[in-house]
Amino acid sequence: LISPKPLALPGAHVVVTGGSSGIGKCIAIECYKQGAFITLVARNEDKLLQAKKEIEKHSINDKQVVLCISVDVSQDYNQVENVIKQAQEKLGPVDMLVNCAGMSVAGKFEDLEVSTFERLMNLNYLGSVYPSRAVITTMKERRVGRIVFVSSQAGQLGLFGFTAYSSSKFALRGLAEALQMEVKPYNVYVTVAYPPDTDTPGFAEENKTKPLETRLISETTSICKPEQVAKQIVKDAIVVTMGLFRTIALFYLGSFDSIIRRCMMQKARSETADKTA
Ligand SMILES: NC(=O)C1=CN([C@@H]2O[C@H](COP(=O)(O)OP(=O)(O)OC[C@H]3O[C@@H](n4cnc5c(N)ncnc54)[C@H](OP(=O)(O)O)[C@@H]3O)[C@@H](O)[C@H]2O)C=CC1
Ligand SMILES: CCCCCCCCCCCCCCCC(=O)[C@@H](N)CO
Repeated sequence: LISPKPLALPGAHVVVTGGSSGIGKCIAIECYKQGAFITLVARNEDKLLQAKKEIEKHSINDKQVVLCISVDVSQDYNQVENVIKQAQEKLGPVDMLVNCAGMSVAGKFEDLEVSTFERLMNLNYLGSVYPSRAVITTMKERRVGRIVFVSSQAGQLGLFGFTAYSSSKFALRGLAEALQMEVKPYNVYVTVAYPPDTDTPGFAEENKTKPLETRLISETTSICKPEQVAKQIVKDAIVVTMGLFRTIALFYLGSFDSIIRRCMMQKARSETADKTA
């Protein structure tokens, strides 16, 4: 229930998937401005290099590095694991992972291809599972780490036109909450961001196929700037606080956390007993 010590970004290694565009790029800039070393992960190498140049304009010392690695985070776990290994060899263990690679395709349920459901689940959900799975062991061992999942307002509310997208973003919440319960005793903290519509290349792409109903719903709220959204996401990841729905679940989570601590202590005791036997 106690908030952790804020993560110190100066000198920290931050990996941002989807860091070559939109919200992810702005998250990378925000962390770089605060002294972090950055690994950008995305597919297109030209876009990665462009983003690297743009981020480097914001350096605050001459030691800072922006590393780019091209990989599809949605395809194969071993590829993603290798990329994380490469990043760790160059810039040290990952202090913070931001899972921002993702996309949206809007359309009525019967108009969406079945393959779109597969693609969005692979990218938005599994594309966040793989990098997280690749960093978690080291984070637990070091007792240091932050993992950020970028969901969406459409990851809290199922909305017209978002049957494929919303479900893939809802999945992140389940993943994040279950994972948080596992890793809290190791001082690793998991946050989920639920951004509204944000002015990015991805949003422009989404608008090309948006049904009228989805557009009208979207127009009831204003469009955010990616810099502003990124700032909030980074702040929430560094200074972990509790949202309203978590406060309601406080009692339950508190008692579950004590079960987990008890198991951890029991395991430690039986290991010492084994050693001394
Ligand atoms: N913009 C918005 O309105 C909102 C966006 N979000 C979420 O925020 C995240 C970022 O969105 P936004 O900034 O708009 O997106 P952009 O389309 O602008 O950027 C997406 C980034 O993800 C990378 N990416 C896409 N597919 C893959 C893949 N298979 N493997 C690795 N990298 C990949 C892209 O690079 P490349 O194509 O080269 O691989 C790019 O760097 C997404 O998860 C989105 O769902 C949430 C709420 C609102
Ligand atoms: C408690 C929850 C608050 C709910 C507020 C209701 C807002 C309704 C309008 C939301 C418009 C759709 C957002 C999708 C953003 C997105 O992820 C895509 N643009 C990605 O490209």
